[in-house]
Amino acid sequence: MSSSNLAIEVRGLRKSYGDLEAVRGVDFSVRRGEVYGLLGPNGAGKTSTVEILEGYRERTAGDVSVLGFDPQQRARELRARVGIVLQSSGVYRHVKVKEVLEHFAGLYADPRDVDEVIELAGLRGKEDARTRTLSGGQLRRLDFALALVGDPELIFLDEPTTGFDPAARRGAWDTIRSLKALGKTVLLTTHYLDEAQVLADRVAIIKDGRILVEGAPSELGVGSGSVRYRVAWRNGSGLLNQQETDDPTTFLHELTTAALARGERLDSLSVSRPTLEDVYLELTA
Ligand SMILES: Nc1ncnc2c1ncn2[C@@H]1O[C@H](COP(=O)(O)OP(=O)(O)OP(=O)(O)O)[C@@H](O)[C@H]1O
Repeated sequence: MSSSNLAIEVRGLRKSYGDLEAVRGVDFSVRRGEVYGLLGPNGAGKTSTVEILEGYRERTAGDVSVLGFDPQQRARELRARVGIVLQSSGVYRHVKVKEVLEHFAGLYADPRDVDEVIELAGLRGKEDARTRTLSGGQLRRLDFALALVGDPELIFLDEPTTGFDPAARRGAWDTIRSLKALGKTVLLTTHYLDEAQVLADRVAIIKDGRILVEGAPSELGVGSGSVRYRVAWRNGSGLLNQQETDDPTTFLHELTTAALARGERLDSLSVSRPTLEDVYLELTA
């Protein structure tokens, strides 16, 4: 794949804080238009990696390219093409939602229409609310809106739905899907595996500063032998049984042949592929 198809390229990235090596040789690429998820337990090195890509931290070693720029140089042009949703901003408490957005839109040469941003971020009806009256989830939407107002090509979302109620999470998911539909590239960190499973085209699972596995959420672990299919069924007396197998075809054949020979029906028979959560828990245990 040629570099111009890549929004982000990371090769051999390392970050040390004194004696602590937080990022230990990380390689990954994010294609333009892709939603890419970084997953991993607390302290895995996600924020260190993302903040190096955002230009907020200096790397110890390795090569990093963001939209063709080295983020460490903090080029103005790069900053104008990137949107960042930090874990929490909490600023501008006394002004109205639309005023904040109009103010920020004025800082860009070619901003996105403020009404459109309000719609995208799910803030319709809150345009005239003072930001101090917004709930935690609504403030987070404002963070989203602020990241979108410059119409960036690449958006960094660091735990975008932490603290959201279930409806607000679905709203944020819709926003992220809309960004993808607009052709934007999104780098997402999250602790919610269902979120990564539904939103991300590809994910990387990081632990102790290294990428353990990378791929499409539905493909991760399948065929690697590490996580297996789960077959569940109720036997003749109604007892629920579960069995893990890496060869569901043979297993189901044997299971159903034996049941038929006994004249038994297997109720609630199901075969499930490993979820991203199964793979994650297995790899990061
Ligand atoms: N500024 C810093 N100075 C010293 N150590 C740091 C600094 N920032 C991070 N670390 C350490 O580096 C390691 C990786 O931290 P990082 O914040 O990158 O992890 P993370 O994967 O984002 O974790 P979380 O999911 O908790 O946000 C941790 O052990 C952390 O304590």
